[in-house]
Amino acid sequence: MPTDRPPLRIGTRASPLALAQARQLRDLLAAADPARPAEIVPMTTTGDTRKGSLAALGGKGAFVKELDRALAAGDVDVCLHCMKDVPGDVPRPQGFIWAAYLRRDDPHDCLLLPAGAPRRGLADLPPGTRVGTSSVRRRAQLRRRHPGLETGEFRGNINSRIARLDAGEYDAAVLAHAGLRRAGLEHRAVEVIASDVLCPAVGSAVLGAECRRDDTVTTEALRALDHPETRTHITAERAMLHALQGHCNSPIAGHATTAPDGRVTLIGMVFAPDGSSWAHARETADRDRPADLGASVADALLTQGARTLIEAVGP
Ligand SMILES: NCc1[nH]cc(CCC(=O)O)c1CC(=O)O
Repeated sequence: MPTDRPPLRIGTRASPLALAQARQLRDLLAAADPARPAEIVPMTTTGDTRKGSLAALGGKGAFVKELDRALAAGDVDVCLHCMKDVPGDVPRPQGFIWAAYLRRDDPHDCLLLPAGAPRRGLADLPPGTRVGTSSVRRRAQLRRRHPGLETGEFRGNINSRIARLDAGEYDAAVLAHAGLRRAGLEHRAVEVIASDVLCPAVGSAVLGAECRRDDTVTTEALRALDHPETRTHITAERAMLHALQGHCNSPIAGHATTAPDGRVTLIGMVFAPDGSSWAHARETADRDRPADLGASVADALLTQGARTLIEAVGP
């Protein structure tokens, strides 16, 4: 093993999902440059070890802060983040750069039922069905489309959530399709929920690899993995989120897509927590100014009263 090419150290949360994602990055790096190995450095964050409300976990971005410290200190060379969990209202550390956004997986949410339950879709769930999901974005949209459903707190890693579903704590659950797939549990999805019923979260199904800006070796290794269309979409969605000053538990949805003609459409929505009212904006623009598109959609939402809706939910 040549000593002048030390392995790239990938910092990650230690949850099964985060580890699966880190292995994906490690394998992509190995395929792009077989002469430079990469290794995974799992870190246990406060967010993984405690249950309860996000505020009790140390507030915004609790999942991200400890990985940031390790990257800044040089204990690791790369941190891989679910872009959905990176807050839009707190700037990233100045010395970091998003050197690669991996190609987006399916950004939709999906419905799960307890093992052995009769298979049916979201529209066929009877009134009073208890649906586990802690995200205000999902709760608001479920209530908007299906006011008879009840929703309840549902935290913890993907495997423990599914175990609790199967144990009868809830009659149904809504989780990210991409997360299920990465955890090898895609067979548990009974319905992938269309985005006009449940508009995805900003950044959903996108993994971002961050490194120190002055670390040219790692930056170059990651650049080779960047997916330009995903970068365009993330830039538009996160510009919107930033202008709305939204955090990861805000009642905000945002979804960018590219049409066959190459133009980019961004849909943004902001909800009252009970789904009784919402703001909605949809704009299309050339793909070369995605940040302007995001800012413009945010402006339209703010004009419709988005700020009041966002502030109705605490951090
Ligand atoms: N908030 C938790 C989270 N953050 C990222 C994913 C996995 C999929 C993704 O990247 O969107 C999940 C699980 C879920 O929401 O069900």
